[in-house]
Amino acid sequence: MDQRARPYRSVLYIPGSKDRALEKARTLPVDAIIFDLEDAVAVEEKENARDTLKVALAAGGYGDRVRIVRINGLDTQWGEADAKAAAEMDCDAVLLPKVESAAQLDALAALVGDKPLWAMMETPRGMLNATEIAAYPQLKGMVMGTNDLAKELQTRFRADRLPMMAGLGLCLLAAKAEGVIIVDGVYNAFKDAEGLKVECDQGRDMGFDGKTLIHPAQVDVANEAYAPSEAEIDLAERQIAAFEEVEANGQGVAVVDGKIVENLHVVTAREILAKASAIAALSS
Ligand SMILES: CC(C)(COP(=O)(O)OP(=O)(O)OC[C@H]1O[C@@H](n2cnc3c(N)ncnc32)[C@H](O)[C@@H]1OP(=O)(O)O)[C@@H](O)C(=O)NCCC(=O)NCCSC(=O)C[C@H](O)C(=O)O
Ligand SMILES: [Mg+2]
Repeated sequence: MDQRARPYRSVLYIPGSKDRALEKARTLPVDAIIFDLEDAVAVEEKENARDTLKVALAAGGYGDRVRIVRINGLDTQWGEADAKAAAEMDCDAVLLPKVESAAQLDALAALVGDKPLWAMMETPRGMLNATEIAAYPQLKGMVMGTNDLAKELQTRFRADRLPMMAGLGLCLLAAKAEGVIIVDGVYNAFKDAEGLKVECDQGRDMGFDGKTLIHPAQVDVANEAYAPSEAEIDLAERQIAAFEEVEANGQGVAVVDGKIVENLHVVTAREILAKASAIAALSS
């Protein structure tokens, strides 16, 4: 499947140390899983988590879900061993935390070979260097780390995420310029479905491909917010039909619901339909 069309609506973190969660994820309707060896795993469990995760991935059962392993930073005592272990795991990508430069991705690539790389974007320097990080040839995806970013920026929590906007925007621009996937940060209050929905809608409006999640209760909200709605699908179909009709008559502009439709709108309309088909293919 084309990387841009593949759904990343819901990307669930699972602590690599928790057998029950590793098992449960095989049944959850998520588009991707981040198997975490970093912040979700206590220091005393770091070594065991590596082995637990290796066994779980080898056992399989994760179906179409994209399997991403988040290792500890290469400047920590676990990072290098994590990277070497991840290189041998049955996973689709390796995710490096707190990426601030292409040189850090070089160091990771030297340990994991040609496995696709993903980058956590979660420090001010990372935001400022988002362009070179997104352009790294082996990089396939970026994940916003909004908890670490809030810590580094010393911001206060706001429902509108105003203090985050500069960083989110820089990473979005870089990801879109290079055609890599970019998913939004987590919503910590995992029992607050309404707040999650507001943040998912905001992220979707901004252009994120999906939302990282920390609990199964968040999955349905993200899947719905990041899927094309019935209204969007209907409009896309009508835009394509109207444009094809005027084009056949040698014209370049159609009007649908009182708004112009040009070639560029048709490109977006086709992307919406492709995303809807890709989601339908996953669920069938
Ligand atoms: C937040 C939690 C600690 C809550 O756990 P728990 O109290 O066990 O929740 P529940 O009892 O409600 O769980 C119900 C069932 O769901 C399973 N479960 C829970 N969480 C997950 C999960 N993430 N994936 C799969 N399955 C999960 C439980 O096992 C229960 O199953 P069952 O026995 O069948 O009923 C916990 O949810 C948790 O640890 N979440 C992950 C936290 C995490 O990953 N944190 C790190 C990522 S966030 C981050 O670091 C982002 C970034 O770096 C940044 O800076 O922002
Ligand atoms: Mg983080």
